[in-house]
Amino acid sequence: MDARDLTVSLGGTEILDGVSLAVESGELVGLVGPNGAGKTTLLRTLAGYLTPDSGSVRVDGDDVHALASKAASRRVAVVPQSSAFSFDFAVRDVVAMGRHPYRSRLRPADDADGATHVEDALERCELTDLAERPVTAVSGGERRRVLLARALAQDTPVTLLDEPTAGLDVNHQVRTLDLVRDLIDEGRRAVAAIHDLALAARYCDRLVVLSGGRVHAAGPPAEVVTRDALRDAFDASAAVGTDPVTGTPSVTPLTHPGERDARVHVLGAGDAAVGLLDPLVVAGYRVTVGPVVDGGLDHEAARRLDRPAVTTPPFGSVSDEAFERAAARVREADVVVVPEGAREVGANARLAALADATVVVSGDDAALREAVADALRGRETGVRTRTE
Ligand SMILES: Nc1ncnc2c1ncn2[C@@H]1O[C@H](COP(=O)(O)OP(=O)(O)OP(=O)(O)O)[C@@H](O)[C@H]1O
Repeated sequence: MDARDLTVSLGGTEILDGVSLAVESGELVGLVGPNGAGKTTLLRTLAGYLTPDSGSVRVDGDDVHALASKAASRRVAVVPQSSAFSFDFAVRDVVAMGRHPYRSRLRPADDADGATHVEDALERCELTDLAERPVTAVSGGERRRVLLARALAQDTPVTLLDEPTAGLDVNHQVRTLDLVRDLIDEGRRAVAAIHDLALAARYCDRLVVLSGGRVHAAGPPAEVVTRDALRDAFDASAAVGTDPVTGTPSVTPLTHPGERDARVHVLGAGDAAVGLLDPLVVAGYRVTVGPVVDGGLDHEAARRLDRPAVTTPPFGSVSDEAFERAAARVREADVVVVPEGAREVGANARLAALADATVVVSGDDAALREAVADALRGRETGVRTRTE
């Protein structure tokens, strides 16, 4: 599928502005972006339901918007976001609706293997036991699987999924995306709007970040899911790391940072600074940390929060070079935070002695922020502060 330069207006408002997106065989593209970004509008345009003001959508060379509706439905299947049904058709009959583009009243034999597709789709979506049940009498999560099965039965090269995991329990979220992944690995193509960034990063080959109706970023998940991209596209503050189990990006949303100009340096140790960095970053301080052990928990916390860290190798005293780099950070900091348990660790005592103002903290986030604010106030009036 190759969508080029799509511009779409609804109700006189431009919703998509020059959006291009290509999906190769064997590729799952995740569409991510804030509410109202235009994801559903884009999927509806890719499906041929909405006609763009300009631009085109081609599947294997055919312009989707120029095809008759059945021909378009033989190329693109849609799993919509809403799963409300107003008729009590049996689950099997709803799934069989996926065969509609292959059926003809004049030549009913044309869809000879339709029943096989339907049974296969029911089985793959774990719906065989529910096949006779009215679709109005299955749970919301099961209904979403019915819509997926209907799209599967449609047997198209391209599948578009609008929030396929919304409303599913964790088990079915993963099973649904595993199933979508299987389809992709069989050579199909799919575009899926997925709100959960970690799931999108885990399952998709590429992500397209849509924001304000434009493509904000596109590429492999590890390149696209970054702290800066999340701030720019979602106006969100988040810690981004690597999930130790899946090896794909993990995302921890944070409270929106405030705006403060002061520099705060946190002295580290093994894990002494973990838990101190986030509240300070959220409070809007320009936070640095170190010396921390290279690859240790303090270092990882700094990395996820995208804060500069002075590192020192494990198993050894702090090198002169690391000391000097940390000392430079300490000297330029307005306040230096010393984690209670790390006061005497490594070079911390020597570094703290170089600071304009130090606070030794143990307590909770609020106590930490209060101590730092107090120290800053003290510094402004020229008083050397030491808060315990
Ligand atoms: N028929 C319409 N007329 C006018 N504006 C519309 C219409 N349909 C959607 N919009 C607007 O278009 C924008 C994009 O909506 P869309 O549903 O595509 O976003 P989305 O990224 O899927 O959002 P969400 O994540 O909340 O589902 C929104 O601001 C929405 O209010």
